[in-house]
Amino acid sequence: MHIHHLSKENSILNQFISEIRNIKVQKDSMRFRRNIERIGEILGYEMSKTLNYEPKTVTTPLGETAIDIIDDQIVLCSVLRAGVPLHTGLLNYFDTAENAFISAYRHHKGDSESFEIVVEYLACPDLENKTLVLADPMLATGQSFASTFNALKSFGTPKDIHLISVIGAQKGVEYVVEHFPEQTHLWVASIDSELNDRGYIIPGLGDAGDLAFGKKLQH
Ligand SMILES: O=P(O)(O)OC[C@H]1O[C@H](OP(=O)(O)OP(=O)(O)O)[C@H](O)[C@@H]1O
Ligand SMILES: O=c1cc[nH]c(=O)[nH]1
Ligand SMILES: [Mg+2]
Repeated sequence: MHIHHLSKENSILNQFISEIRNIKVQKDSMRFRRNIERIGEILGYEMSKTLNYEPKTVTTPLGETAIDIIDDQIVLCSVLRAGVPLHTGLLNYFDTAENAFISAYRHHKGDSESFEIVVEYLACPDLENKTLVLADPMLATGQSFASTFNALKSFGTPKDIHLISVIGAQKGVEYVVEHFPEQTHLWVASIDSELNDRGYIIPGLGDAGDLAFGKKLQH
């Protein structure tokens, strides 16, 4: 796997990451969503540098010029709920992308700390020979990404795969390295070292889905 750990290099990205982590700033859910969206734009821009391009000619009012334009058919697939603002950020830049949505949530049995990933909803176009971009802001154990990839297999074989995440845990990064093809790219803003007993990234930011959309009842 090609791992692109983007906060290792100083940029405005660090400002947005510090705001989504900050216990005071993250209480403003509109700002939280917008920051995730802005991070999606930046990660998408960085990813775009590794896509395939084709020479085109553009006609201006005063003449013609040659320019290389992306030649890949992109499918953006995000994991509900927390993936929604990240998806919006990516779609802000990849105007003609096709889109897929999948629900993957952690089901805890009673008070137990262990959980299973439940995939219930999936809407996806044909993936054959396309560039699949899987987006989820939190890469904790890596099981949601892996379950999503398994669920998408019957929709065709993409020619390239990019995983987009905002905060990853080292353990989750290792898990996706094992469960995705070798040529897969991982674009992650920040990588944290710890994962607690309930599968939360430490220091992470808390629950991304709740911060973006509010608390949900467990049932
Ligand atoms: O790497 P993993 O261990 O699989 O964990 C990461 C998953 O957890 C979060 O979703 P969550 O289950 O909290 O659902 P939500 O988006 O509805 O809050 C997050 O958005 C990922 O999908
Ligand atoms: O730290 C974590 C782990 C999974 N999901 C989240 O929203 N946060
Ligand atoms: Mg959540």
